[in-house]
Amino acid sequence: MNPWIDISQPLDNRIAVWPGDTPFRYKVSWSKEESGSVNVGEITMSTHTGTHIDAPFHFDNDGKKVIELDVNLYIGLSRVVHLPKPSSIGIKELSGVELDGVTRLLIRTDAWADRSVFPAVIPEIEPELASYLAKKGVRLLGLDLPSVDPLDSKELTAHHELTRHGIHILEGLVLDHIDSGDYELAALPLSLVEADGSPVRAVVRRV
Ligand SMILES: N[C@@H](CC(=O)c1ccccc1NC=O)C(=O)O
Ligand SMILES: [Zn+2]
Ligand SMILES: [Zn+2]
Repeated sequence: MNPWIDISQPLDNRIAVWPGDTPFRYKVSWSKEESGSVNVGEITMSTHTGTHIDAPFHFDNDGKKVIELDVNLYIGLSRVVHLPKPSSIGIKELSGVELDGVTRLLIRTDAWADRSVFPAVIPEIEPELASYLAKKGVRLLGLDLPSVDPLDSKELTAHHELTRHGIHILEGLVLDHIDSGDYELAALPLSLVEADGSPVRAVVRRV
């Protein structure tokens, strides 16, 4: 049996966050010395830090929250496609890629090279890709990028189009060492009742 490979960003106090967003912090708020028995930690973070999923509520006040998302989307067969440093990702870029029967598509771009700093520009997902992928049966799109829209976008067109076509979003993957091919994926969100997004521990294993 092939081993599981971690494709998540490690969460520590140095992780790059969206400009102006809450810094990640972990601290022991009640130490073993203080409590007499245990270390108890406390985490402060944005729901969009590191490897995470977006719930539609992130960009739509009437959209689903994390707890309402179907867990089956985030576990199962996936296809990794390596498109090195594209300027954008559209139907043309994926035209040579077999996608029939692919439910979960992970795109490796290598475009966020230094993950210790937030990128200045990223390849964008062309909104037309949403209907193309939906017709192929894709329900989850994952990327090694912090967003599926340009970083300065206020409209978040790709987020909206993907959601309108039933495609869920997984961002901030680490795919540097993952070759194109088929994998089993697990990237479950936490059962956050009110949330617009959730960190995930994402892992793949070759099938
Ligand atoms: N859409 C991005 C996040 C995002 O837009 C964002 C995250 C944190 C703080 C501000 C953000 N956007 C707009 O200013 C994402 O899905 O992760
Ligand atoms: Zn996000
Ligand atoms: Zn997003």
